[in-house]
Amino acid sequence: MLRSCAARPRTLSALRAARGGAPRPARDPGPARRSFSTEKVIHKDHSLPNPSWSKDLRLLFDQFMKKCEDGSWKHLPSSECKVPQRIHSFKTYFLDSKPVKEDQLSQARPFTRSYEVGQGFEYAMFYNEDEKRTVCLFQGGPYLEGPPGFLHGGALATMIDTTLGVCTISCMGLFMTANLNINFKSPIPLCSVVVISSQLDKVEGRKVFVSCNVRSVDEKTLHSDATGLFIKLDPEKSLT
Ligand SMILES: CCCCCCCCCCCC(=O)SCCNC(=O)CCNC(=O)[C@H](O)C(C)(C)COP(=O)(O)OP(=O)(O)OC[C@H]1O[C@@H](n2cnc3c(N)ncnc32)[C@H](O)[C@@H]1OP(=O)(O)O
Repeated sequence: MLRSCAARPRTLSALRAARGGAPRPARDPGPARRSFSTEKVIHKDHSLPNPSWSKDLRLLFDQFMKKCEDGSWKHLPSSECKVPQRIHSFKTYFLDSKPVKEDQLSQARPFTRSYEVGQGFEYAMFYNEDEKRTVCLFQGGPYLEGPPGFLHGGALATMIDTTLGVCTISCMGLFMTANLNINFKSPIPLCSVVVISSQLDKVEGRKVFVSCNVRSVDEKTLHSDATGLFIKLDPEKSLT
């Protein structure tokens, strides 16, 4: 299991104090702030094979699971399972009660995990800490159609954004996408499998620069390449 991607964040005032900043006067809590229960909720791990996976996806998954045997690569369970602390911290420190109503939030789920099995995003992620690389094995289902018979560019952008986001996992803190530049080189046939290979290129202060390419299973077709900039969230700054 990857070491936690963000050391357990201390309280905000402790963070500010550690910075030598005067603790900000307690903000009017306004309406009772949402308290997020931390009771253990067992989530289904969507990153494991299911009957909708093609032979290609299963073969690649098995190949990468084999690479995990010596510890160089790690299989990442689906996000709800792997970074509950990170998600909890995000909700606690950055999700102001204003923009999202309680009842709407209670129905929230990760976009890439909100389709019936096999119809949307089927994928598994693997991470190499030493090389700061993330690989995503992705099969886009029939509900992700763009041009007839091909994957929607926005669906690919979603998986690129998610895969590049995972590249920040070795950096301390919570990150959000500030910039994503994608070249679409060759359309992806719907329901086919592609490999998104990404890496962390450099870190400058709060800025993390990442990049990736998207290739067919036989590696002969370059479908896309992309760069991204992720910014570490600053607890001193409100997101909205
Ligand atoms: C949670 C676990 C879930 C785990 C599950 C994972 C789910 C996957 C989710 C994928 C990720 C997403 O989709 S995230 C959702 C999409 N992204 C968003 O909605 C973010 C919207 N934007 C923002 O909130 C803000 O712009 C931030 C937080 C990104 C940055 O704001 P900030 O913190 O005030 O930073 P700021 O001072 O403006 O900029 C800091 C430095 O970055 C530079 N900078 C800022 N933006 C840009 C930019 N677009 N292009 C170039 N450079 C930029 C500035 O010039 C500055 O450089 P210098 O002067 O220091 O040199």
